[in-house]
Amino acid sequence: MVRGSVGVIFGETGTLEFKMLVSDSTAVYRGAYIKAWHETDGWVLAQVINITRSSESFTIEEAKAGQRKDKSDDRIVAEVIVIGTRDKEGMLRSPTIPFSPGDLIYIADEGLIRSVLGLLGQDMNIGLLEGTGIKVQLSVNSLVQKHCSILAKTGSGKSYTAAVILEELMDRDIPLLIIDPHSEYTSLKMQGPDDPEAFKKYGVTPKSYADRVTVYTPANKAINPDADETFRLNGMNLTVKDLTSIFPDNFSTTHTGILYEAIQSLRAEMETYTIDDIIFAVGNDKSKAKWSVISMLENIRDTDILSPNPTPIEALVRKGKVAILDFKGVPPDMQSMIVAQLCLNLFEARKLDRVPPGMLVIEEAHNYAPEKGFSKTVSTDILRTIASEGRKFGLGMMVISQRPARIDKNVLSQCGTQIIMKVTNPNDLKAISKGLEGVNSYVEDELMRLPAGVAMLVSNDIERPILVDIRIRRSKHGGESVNVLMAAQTQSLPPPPPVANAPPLPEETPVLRKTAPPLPSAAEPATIEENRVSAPPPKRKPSRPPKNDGGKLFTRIFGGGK
Ligand SMILES: Nc1ncnc2c1ncn2[C@@H]1O[C@H](COP(=O)(O)OP(=O)(O)OP(=O)(O)O)[C@@H](O)[C@H]1O
Repeated sequence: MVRGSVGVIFGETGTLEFKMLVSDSTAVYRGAYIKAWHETDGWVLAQVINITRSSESFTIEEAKAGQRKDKSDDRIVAEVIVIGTRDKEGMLRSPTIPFSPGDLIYIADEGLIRSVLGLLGQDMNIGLLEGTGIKVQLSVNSLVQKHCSILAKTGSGKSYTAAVILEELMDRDIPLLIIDPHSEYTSLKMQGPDDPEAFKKYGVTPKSYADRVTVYTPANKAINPDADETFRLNGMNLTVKDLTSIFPDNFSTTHTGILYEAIQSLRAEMETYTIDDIIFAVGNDKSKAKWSVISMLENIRDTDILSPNPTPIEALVRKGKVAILDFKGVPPDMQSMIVAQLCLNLFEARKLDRVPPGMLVIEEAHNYAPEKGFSKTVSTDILRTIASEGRKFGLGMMVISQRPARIDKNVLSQCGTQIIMKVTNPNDLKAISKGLEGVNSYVEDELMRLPAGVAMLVSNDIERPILVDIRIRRSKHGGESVNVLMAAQTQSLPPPPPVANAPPLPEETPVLRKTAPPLPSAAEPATIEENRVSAPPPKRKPSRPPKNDGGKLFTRIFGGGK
C-alpha cells in the first residue's frame, strides 16, 4: 500500500457511493472523512458510514483458545458515501462518472473538509468536528437571524450545548433574553471548574458572565431568593383583550361583555385605571355573572404579576447584557401568559428599534409553542410570528426542547440551524426527519446512538449534517441531575407533621404567601423594585366581601390556601 493511504476502492462503484478495502484497522472509523482521487473531478471528499470485518481463516484451536495469533488476513470493508468537491465557482459537485476500482483512499485534510462541507464560518467556536481536531465555527448572523433549535431527549446535553452557544453570543455582546423554566441558566454567572486538558483541547478558557447576567423572577424573592430583580407586567389601563388573554379559557362571552362595559365606563371617567378600578366597575353591573368576573380579576390581581411599575423591555434587552426570566415557583399557565406578553412587547419594541437586535431563548419550547392537538397556550401565536417575521427585524429565536414532536411545526420549521443530540422516541425522530432537509434513515440511526456531548448539526450554511463534539463550557453547568440516593442518605428528615394540639402556624409562612411577601430583614435590604412590588397601590373599596378560599389560582399555586 502506498504511504499515507488507508485503503483502496474495490468492487462495484458508483458516483455517490463505493466500497473500500481498508488497509489498517485503526486508520478509519465510522464517520471518518476520507478523500479519493477522481479522474475527472480531482480530490473528492467522502465519509465512511459503515465498516465490517471478517475472517474465515482462523483455526479451531485458535477459536477454542479464544485467541487468534494472526489477524493479517482479516478483511475490513468500509461503505463510503461521496460528499463531493467544490468547482471553480465554489459550487458543490459530485462526480458524474463512477470511481475507479483500485484507486487509493487517504484521510481527508482540513482544507478539503472545510471547503467541501462549508465550514468556513469564522465566528462562534461550538466544538470540534467529531473525530478530528477541526474547530466548528458558526456564523453569528446566520445563527441568530435564521433562528436555531436544540433538540434532544432529556439528559443528552441540550442545556449544556445551549449554554455553549450563549457564551459565544455573550462574548460578542449579543443581547439575550432567556426563558428559563428550571433555573438552569443562572449558573452562567459562575466560572466553570478548571479542567486544563479539556480547555486546551477546545481552545477556550474558564469564565464567569456575572457582569452581564441579571436574573429576574416573576414570583418574588421569598420564592426565588437567588433572583436579582423581580419581573412585572404592566397593570395599568388594561384592555379587555389584555385581561382575557391571561386565562382565555375562563372568560365566556357574557364575562367578556361585562368586562367590556366596565372598562368602557372607566375610560369615560378617568385617564388611568388599575385592575382594582376594573373590579370596582364590574361590581356595578346588575347581573349575577359579575361575581365570576370579579373572582377571575381578583385571581389575576392576587398573582402580583401586574404592577403600575412594569419591568421595561428596554431594561431586559441591552447590548452585551443577558436577562434570564427564571420561572421557579410560577405555575405553567401563568408562565405562558408571561411569555406571551413579554414576547409581544419584545417584538413591538424591536420593530420600533427601541431595543437592539438580539436573541430570544426559549427552554422547554414545547410548553410555550405546543403543536396542535397536544395543548393550547396563549404564547403560541407570538412565538410563531417571531419565528416567521423576527428575521426581518434582527430578532432571533433559539428553541430548546426534549419533545420535538410536540413543538409547533411552524416554529420548528423556521429554524435555519438545528442542533440535535441523542433522540430515541420514534415520534420525535419522525418529527425531526420530516422537518429537515438532508436527514435520511442513516442520520436517524446516528441520532439514536449519539453519546452525551455530541450533537448533529444541520444548517443552511453547511452542506450536510455533521457531528460536533460540543466544547467544554466556560461557565459552570447548572442542569446537573439530582443524585437521589445521595440526597436521601445525606439530607436531614423533614419535620414531623403537626400533632393535634400543636399551636397554629404563624400567619406569615413566607414561602407560601405570594400576595404579601415578608418584609426584608435589616441584613437584606430590599431593592427599589422589591419595595415597589411589595407595596401595591391602595385598593379601592372592595367590590364584595373577600372570599375565604383565596381564589382558585391562588389555591393552585400554593396548595390548600390558608
Ligand atoms: N459537551 C459536553 N461536555 C461535557 N459534559 C456534557 C456535555 N454535554 C452534556 N454534558 C453532561 O451531560 C449531562 C446532561 O446535560 P444537560 O443537563 O445539558 O442535559 P439536558 O438534555 O439539558 O437535560 P434535561 O432535559 O434534563 O434538562 C450534564 O451533567 C452535563 O455535565
